[in-house]
Amino acid sequence: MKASMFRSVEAALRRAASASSSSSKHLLRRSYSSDSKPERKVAVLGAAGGIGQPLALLMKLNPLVSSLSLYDIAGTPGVAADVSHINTRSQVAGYVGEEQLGQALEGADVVIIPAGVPRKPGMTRDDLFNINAGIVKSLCTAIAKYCPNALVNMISNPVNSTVPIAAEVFKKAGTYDEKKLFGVTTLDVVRAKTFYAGKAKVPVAEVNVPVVGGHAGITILPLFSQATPKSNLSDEDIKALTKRTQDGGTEVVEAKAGKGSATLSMAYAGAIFADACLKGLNGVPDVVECSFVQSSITELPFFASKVKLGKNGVEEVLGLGPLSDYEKQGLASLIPELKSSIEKGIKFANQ
Ligand SMILES: NC(=O)c1ccc[n+]([C@@H]2O[C@H](COP(=O)([O-])OP(=O)(O)OC[C@H]3O[C@@H](n4cnc5c(N)ncnc54)[C@H](O)[C@@H]3O)[C@@H](O)[C@H]2O)c1
Ligand SMILES: O=C(O)C[C@H](O)C(=O)O
Repeated sequence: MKASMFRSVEAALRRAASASSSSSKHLLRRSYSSDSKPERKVAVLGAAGGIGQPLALLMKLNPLVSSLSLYDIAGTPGVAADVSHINTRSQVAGYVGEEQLGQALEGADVVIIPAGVPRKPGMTRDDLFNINAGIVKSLCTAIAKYCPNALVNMISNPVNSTVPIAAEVFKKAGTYDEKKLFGVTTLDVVRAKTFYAGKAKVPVAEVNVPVVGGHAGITILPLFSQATPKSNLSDEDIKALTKRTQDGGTEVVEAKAGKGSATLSMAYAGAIFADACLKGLNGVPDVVECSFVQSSITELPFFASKVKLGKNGVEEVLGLGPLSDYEKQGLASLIPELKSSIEKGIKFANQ
């Protein structure tokens, strides 16, 4: 999955590089060949932010995108003008302010939402609820109106509550389709892969680790017992890797010392997940990523696990697979916290 994303980006970079050194005839031929892929509009809400800007760049490099719509409450004209000069397939448009939100969303196949405030040191993701819940609610109300069939990739924190908020907003609007709403937990997978590769001394590009549960503290449950390539890490090593994955966001928040949370690694993770959604929409078989979705694999109504993506979004929510005793304990411990975050979101949306 990561490797194929790289291939897409690499191919776009190669096309761009060779197009700029070719005649205009060649350039035209190249753009026709990429146009043979289906037209796909991707909208980024919060596109002028710390995540939004690099995510806009990465989506501009994705040859599956034909139209890139960048929306924020401020600053998008500059970001859009900048990104639009990159000689790749998509047409870029910037939209600013609520009166342009409808236009930004109309016809979108995938909407990515990194709008909202990030953490500062000492805060939990739940401390962002009071501001971000309202932002997500109003953006999802507009999605229900202008692009009710889009796949929604929710990045704004606390994901454990913002996804249930979005579901409730869509239910009220009569547009809810559980196959089309995703909490983006890809960064947890990206971190688990990196940390595992470092500790197990295996090539990072070959590593796969499912991460299940939710996206905050102990609700993030990496399943290192299922990690491949296999290794002989000790129980202590697995505990340390689990803790580091769960605290990965906090590690970045503290290192940034008040200047926000993960933006570059998040943009990378968000671009991988959006690429997987686009591939699924385009009918590419066997596209699987972890995501926080409506689920019946545990007692909770939403849960992150491996999800197969298809032409309508979620094709199948895959089960947890065999867990080690340590992971079983982790699963039991995370349920109460995740349950209360989900309920908090549902309650807020119905106030
Ligand atoms: N899911 C994850 O793994 C993950 C990872 C990192 C960050 N995040 C979350 O992503 C969010 C954004 O982080 P960031 O670092 O980009 O923050 P940021 O402050 O740099 O950017 C947020 C952007 O959202 C915009 N915004 C605010 N209200 C808006 C609205 N109503 N409509 C559209 N745009 C609006 C702001 O103008 C700003 O440009 C935070 O909530 C953060 O916690 C999630
Ligand atoms: O930690 C944060 O607040 C941002 C994000 O959820 C992350 O995991 O990096």
